[in-house]
Amino acid sequence: MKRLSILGATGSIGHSVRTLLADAPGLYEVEAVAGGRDVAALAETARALNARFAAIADPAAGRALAEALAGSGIASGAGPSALIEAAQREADVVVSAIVGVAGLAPTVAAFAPGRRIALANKECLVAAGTFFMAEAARQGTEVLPVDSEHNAIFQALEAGPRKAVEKITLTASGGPFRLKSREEIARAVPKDALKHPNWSMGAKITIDSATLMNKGLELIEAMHLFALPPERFDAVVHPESVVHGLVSFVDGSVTAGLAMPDMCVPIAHCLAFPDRIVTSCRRLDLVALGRLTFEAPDEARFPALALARAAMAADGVAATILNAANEVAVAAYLEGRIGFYGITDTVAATLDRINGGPAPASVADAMEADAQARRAAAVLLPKFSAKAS
Ligand SMILES: NC(=O)C1=CN([C@@H]2O[C@H](COP(=O)(O)OP(=O)(O)OC[C@H]3O[C@@H](n4cnc5c(N)ncnc54)[C@H](OP(=O)(O)O)[C@@H]3O)[C@@H](O)[C@H]2O)C=CC1
Ligand SMILES: CC(=O)[C@@H](O)[C@H](O)COP(=O)(O)O
Ligand SMILES: [Mn+2]
Repeated sequence: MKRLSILGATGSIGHSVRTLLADAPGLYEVEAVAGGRDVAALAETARALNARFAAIADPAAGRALAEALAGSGIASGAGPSALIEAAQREADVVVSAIVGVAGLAPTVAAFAPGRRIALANKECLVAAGTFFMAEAARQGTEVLPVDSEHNAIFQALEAGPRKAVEKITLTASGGPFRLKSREEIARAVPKDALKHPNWSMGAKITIDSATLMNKGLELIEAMHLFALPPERFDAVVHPESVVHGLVSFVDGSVTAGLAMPDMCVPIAHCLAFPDRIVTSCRRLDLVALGRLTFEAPDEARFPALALARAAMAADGVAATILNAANEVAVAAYLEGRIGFYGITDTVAATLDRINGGPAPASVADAMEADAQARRAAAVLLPKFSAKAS
């Protein structure tokens, strides 16, 4: 039986992977699972999946994890070295689903000849995409996109040669504030921003969807995955989240990936590719849906898209800085320290503050630029305090 390891096993993507494994018993046995700080959830996941090894990122949680796994026969470890061990244990497929740039080092550590990375963590590609894709190719590691838009595009691209691709379009739901005024959005509290219209996801990506930074990050992610210049990528708002991505070819043909908004679908593709497995994922019923609608994104109310496009065009360290500042700002927003527009204001001010430079050429490079941007963003945050906005 093939072996699977799951980095970020206790999160939203981790849960969808569990659903898939239950749908397809016998497809994989689980080698390693890794999580951040939630010992109880990680121990429960490791036991339920009968994993051989469990790693927790929090270095102080090692004893608690070992105690929670007592009698199970599951080995465990804590801290950065344990995450790397989870990533490097013998496995055919590693699901990369840690949230944020924290996933970069373990994901790159998982690279090995003939191995597949099922990549949900888009921040890896935003922070260090040029290095990440080159290193994966150098090591003979296959990178398959789990992110719904990129997975749809990956499948749609099979319809023609890369040189015949005119344009790639990603769809965006528009988030919970699609129909709100700028004034209403400025007053939005985390409880409102966390109400995604279509997807149930972790807090960080849900806030990114509300600012539309998620689509900005995804444009950068797509540029690295599909190796086309920035101007070939576009985003369109599609509130139903049923068409996930489209590929326009030079002859006027367009292929698209459709599915109900259910992460089980792209995960099933990544786990079975090039085969297909029978799943319990939600099925598409066009008649029940009735209509599918599309509109242009409003870049005045949602400035994140323009920030991401500028970083994409700069083709250097700008995207690493954008990602780091966004992570700092989203955390501050969730803690009530800044207002909603404080997120994109912090990102813009951080990008203004730090001079550009070349794209990171290693994980260490990326983490150094990330740390510098985090320090700058932390200094700038008080300007955008929730009280001030
Ligand atoms: N959810 C979705 O539908 C989609 C998600 N993605 C991407 O997938 C990734 C995961 O998203 P999602 O599952 O929603 O996020 P969640 O917040 O639900 O889960 C995050 C996971 O990462 C772990 N984690 C957090 N911090 C660290 C750390 N410092 N070191 C190691 N592990 C850590 C968490 O552990 P713990 O539980 O202990 O905190 C948890 O297992 C993100 O990059 C997101 O953009 C992409 C497309 C869709
Ligand atoms: C499920 C998935 O892939 C998310 O990235 C999703 O796209 C977020 O929704 P938005 O389209 O609102 O950003
Ligand atoms: Mn997506």
